[in-house]
Amino acid sequence: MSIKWANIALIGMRCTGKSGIGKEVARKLGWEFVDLDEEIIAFCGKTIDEITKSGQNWHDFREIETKILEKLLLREKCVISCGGGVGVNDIVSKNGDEYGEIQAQILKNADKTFKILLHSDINVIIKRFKNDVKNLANRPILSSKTNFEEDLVMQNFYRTPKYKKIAHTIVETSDAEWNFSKIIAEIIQKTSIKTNAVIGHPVKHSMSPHIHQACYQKLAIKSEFSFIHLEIKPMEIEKLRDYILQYNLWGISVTTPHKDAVMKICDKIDDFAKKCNAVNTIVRTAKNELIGYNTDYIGVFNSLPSEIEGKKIAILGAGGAARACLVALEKHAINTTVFVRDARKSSDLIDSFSVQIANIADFNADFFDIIINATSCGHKSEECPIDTSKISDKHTVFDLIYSPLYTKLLCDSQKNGAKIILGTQMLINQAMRQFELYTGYFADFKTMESAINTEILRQNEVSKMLSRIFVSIFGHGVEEIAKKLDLIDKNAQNIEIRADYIENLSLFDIENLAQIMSKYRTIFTARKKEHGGNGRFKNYDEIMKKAASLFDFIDIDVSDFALMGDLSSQKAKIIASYHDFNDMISQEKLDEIYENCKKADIIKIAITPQSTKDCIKCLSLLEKYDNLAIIAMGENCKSMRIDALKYGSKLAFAAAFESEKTAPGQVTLNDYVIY
Ligand SMILES: Nc1ncnc2c1ncn2[C@@H]1O[C@H](COP(=O)(O)OP(=O)(O)O)[C@@H](O)[C@H]1O
Ligand SMILES: O=C(O)C1=C[C@@H](OP(=O)(O)O)[C@@H](O)[C@H](O)C1
Ligand SMILES: [Mg+2]
Repeated sequence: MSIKWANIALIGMRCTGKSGIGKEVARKLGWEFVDLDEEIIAFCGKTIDEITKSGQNWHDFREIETKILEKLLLREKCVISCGGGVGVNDIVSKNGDEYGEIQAQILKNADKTFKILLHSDINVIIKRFKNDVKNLANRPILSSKTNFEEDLVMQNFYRTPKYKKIAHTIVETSDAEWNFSKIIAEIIQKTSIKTNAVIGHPVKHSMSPHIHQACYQKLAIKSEFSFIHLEIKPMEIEKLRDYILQYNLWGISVTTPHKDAVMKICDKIDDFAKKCNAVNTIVRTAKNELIGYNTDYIGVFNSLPSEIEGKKIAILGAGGAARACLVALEKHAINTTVFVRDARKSSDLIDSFSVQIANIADFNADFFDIIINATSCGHKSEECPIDTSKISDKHTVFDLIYSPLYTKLLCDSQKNGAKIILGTQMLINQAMRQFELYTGYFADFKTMESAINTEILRQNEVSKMLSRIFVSIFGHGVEEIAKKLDLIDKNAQNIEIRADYIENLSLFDIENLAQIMSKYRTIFTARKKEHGGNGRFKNYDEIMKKAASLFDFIDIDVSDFALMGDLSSQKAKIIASYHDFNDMISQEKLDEIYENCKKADIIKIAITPQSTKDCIKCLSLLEKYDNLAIIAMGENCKSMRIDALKYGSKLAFAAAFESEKTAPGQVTLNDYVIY
């Protein structure tokens, strides 16, 4: 464990556990513990009640408190429990300033002190207060209010925002009820590790955590730093400071759509970020200030070829990314042209950068040496922002898009002999500067590059896996199913609809189901009771025929297979499914199924392996048959379910929600992805 702070100060409302928890944290760290109130009591030789004349005169108390606080903050390896009024009280000093503010400033200046806000629900505070018999001498009433309850509610209201301004992090202590161990572990973890995050919406796709973590590993500083994805919706960005407290964030990488909004939240903004009109990097100082930087322009600058003097440069696009390019190329403005959809609309760019603006429809590669794509064209589609026929070996083409790695623009340009620069270059170069700002260490390009390649491979594997996983949904009616569809994992691409749970399933229901499922690939399953499902159907044949005309797959039990008429002309592919909820399948049985269900597109075997040997047998079956899906049921077989998918099972199933499983041992989509 490495703690770089000299000491820790605990602040927060009365009865949040500052004294009790502080003592335990100190013991765990092998540090000294001091309670500010106890120091005051010892110094005065009186109780707090006596010093404040039963809460009537707080002036002397606050004055002594301020002096002792200042002294205690100079100590090292010490956990300091402050009184609840520290940094937030409204007692006015002789020279007219509130002691609360004077103390807040003292705490702010103590930049080697890690300040933790302990927070409890106000009702919990009141309950604890009432239960503590020692309170009268130690915690006199604070205001002109006559009862403690009202006093505490009022203090909580006014003080909480002030605590939040002082603290580096917040730790919730409402439900501790004497079980401090979790809280202590959280405090020690937050004290030892600096957490960095990338914020955005969406944010899961971001490579930042992977590339930073790879460098922590390489430099052996993994115990000092962590890096997380943090999804923040545009509506919530105003609460950034609360997130910072909650997660104990120190470095924040900002991605779309927040690069603009965070500028209002930062305390200071670096000149280049101002020029870029965007902040993509926030560093929190020990004094709790948020400083906004832009490293995107550095990313562009460091990715450009070294000889660009006198070269003609075309920038495609006029959004935030293009602006970062303009800042990077400021010295070459005279040779730069920005291409936009409508040249009349981007005149502010000419004003601030004195570049030329033209319509992208008029782009002609002959007039340029370096072409930079700063539009999003090519990210989600196989499109290209310009005509590439005139691009040749005299050109350098740089695409800021890094997913896909090779955009259509880059592929076509490379074919024509141009030198190309991948978007990942820029991504790495901007991240390297962030890494220095967050850690004080230099990052290594090669380490970051290989982390990206590994992550791209992993994401490809995951998307290949996702394309074969069907999230299983049931409901008593179509409406209930529609509601559940709104709530399922956003990564779900395929759905199995368990129609056997719909009461009195009608042909009309099936049409409605097909409609609400239209954006997914869907398996229609109406499993009969005798096959382990929930359905009793009078018109099974009719139901299946209808479903076969509307869905991508239908599931038919192997024992019904021969009874089904010819469905080969229908839209749906056919899954012949076999279930054994108690045992493994024998080779004879499997041979029989293959013999009887020749017309099936997929043979699905859902069985219950009894041993490791059974599991291995299942996996080796996947090598033998190329249209086989193996589903291992049973609580012990969760990882086997996932393995089967990895080893080539044509299908796998996932529970829509942790609480709603349609087969024994089913796992969720996320379980597959994490594994
Ligand atoms: N996690 C907890 N569970 C139950 N009671 C608690 C807890 N934390 C504090 N208390 C009670 O609340 C009162 C205040 O605790 P203390 O550590 O002195 O808090 P503070 O210094 O923040 O005022 C004490 O009576 C203590 O017994
Ligand atoms: O909230 C306050 O202003 C006070 C809280 C008390 O400490 P605890 O927070 O440990 O109760 C103590 O310093 C004094 O009674 C004033
Ligand atoms: Mg205390």
